[in-house]
Amino acid sequence: MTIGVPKEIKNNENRVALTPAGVEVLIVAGHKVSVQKTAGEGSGFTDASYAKAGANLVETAAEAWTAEMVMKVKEPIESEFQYFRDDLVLFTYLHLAAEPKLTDALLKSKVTAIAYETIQLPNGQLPLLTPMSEVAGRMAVQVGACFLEKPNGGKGVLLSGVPGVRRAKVAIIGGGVAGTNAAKIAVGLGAEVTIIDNNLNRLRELDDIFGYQVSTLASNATTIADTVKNSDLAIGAVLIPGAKSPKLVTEAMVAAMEPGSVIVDIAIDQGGMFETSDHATTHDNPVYVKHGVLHYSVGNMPGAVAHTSTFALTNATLQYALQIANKGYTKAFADNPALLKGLNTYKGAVAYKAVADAYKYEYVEAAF
Ligand SMILES: NC(=O)C1=CN([C@@H]2O[C@H](COP(=O)(O)OP(=O)(O)OC[C@H]3O[C@@H](n4cnc5c(N)ncnc54)[C@H](O)[C@@H]3O)[C@@H](O)[C@H]2O)C=CC1
Ligand SMILES: CC(=O)C(=O)O
Repeated sequence: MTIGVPKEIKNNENRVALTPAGVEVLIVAGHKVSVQKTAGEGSGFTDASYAKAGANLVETAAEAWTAEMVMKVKEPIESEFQYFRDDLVLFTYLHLAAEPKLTDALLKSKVTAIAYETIQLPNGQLPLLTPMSEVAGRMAVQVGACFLEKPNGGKGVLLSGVPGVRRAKVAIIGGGVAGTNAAKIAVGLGAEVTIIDNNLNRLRELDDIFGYQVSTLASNATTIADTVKNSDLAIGAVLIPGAKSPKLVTEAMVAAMEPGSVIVDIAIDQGGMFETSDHATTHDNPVYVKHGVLHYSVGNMPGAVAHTSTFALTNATLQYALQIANKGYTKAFADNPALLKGLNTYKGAVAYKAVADAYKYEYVEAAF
């Protein structure tokens, strides 16, 4: 199969879909990989390292997009829609429930679009979302701590406090992969951490992992309102796979926070879970203020730590890319139900139920 890797063009998206080592694995398996020149630069990989791995280096995005399968990191932006065609297999993050224009463009061009984030194992795990949720969860506390500093607009609170002065309160809503990784860093930095989830078994696991270093609370409007109101840093990490994020934190709850508090809405890529985080921000201009509270809602947080993130992403995507390339997507889907869960659009129809529901489009289950 021919595989194309264009350079990412979203704001400060420094990741690339494959490391040179990942390219080499695909080439050894008999495939042809075209990588757009400088695509790896932001992650610390030179063109020469891709050439050494056996890649065909191409000048333009258009050339990379002519491949049978295009591997990307972020959902295509409007200037990339021109490359869509009905025999294209697109393998990337898509977040379609929060991307109406992209959804329509993929449907119109009848692209076979496989979303990293909805590939799902029988135990419910999302193996291609996990590594970036690990990164974003860990980063959430780091950026939250930074924006709590007075020169950055925050209330001037140090997460750990100091002897004789209270520690900062960190609220984490959603105790999955991103939430747990945020908790690890927040606990490590000495904050007082509360994790809220609606899955009681998950709260039990978190209690086993963290012991008395965190408080756990069952999710409902009262626990969320009370915890958010009293927090210095509130982190949103809820996910219903493939679906638009539920707006669990209302505008009134945000207005009740102290001025200079910080919100990091990791779930912004699925539309955001704070009523006040109604748009994604960029690494160039990551925060805005509403009700005196700083909102950080960058949809591609891992793009800022691209060297780490590109390794972590390729570690997870490569085995699925190999299945598609080695067998062709029809046999790969037939053999692996987890991969089939990634199929979001196929032959001009929505093939993932939560995405169809987000737009009230017809859901057409694809069978292979
Ligand atoms: N902004 C960015 O750059 C990035 C964003 N993400 C996003 O982070 C979000 C979280 O992802 P993961 O942690 O991997 O998901 P996950 O599936 O591991 O965790 C989600 C958690 O939310 C909980 N949850 C669901 N409904 C809830 C409710 N009503 N109240 C409280 N908890 C509830 C679930 O029980 C689960 O524990 C996703 O939207 C993902 O796309 C991930 C990576 C990067
Ligand atoms: C999950 C995702 O969209 C990201 O890592 O940017």
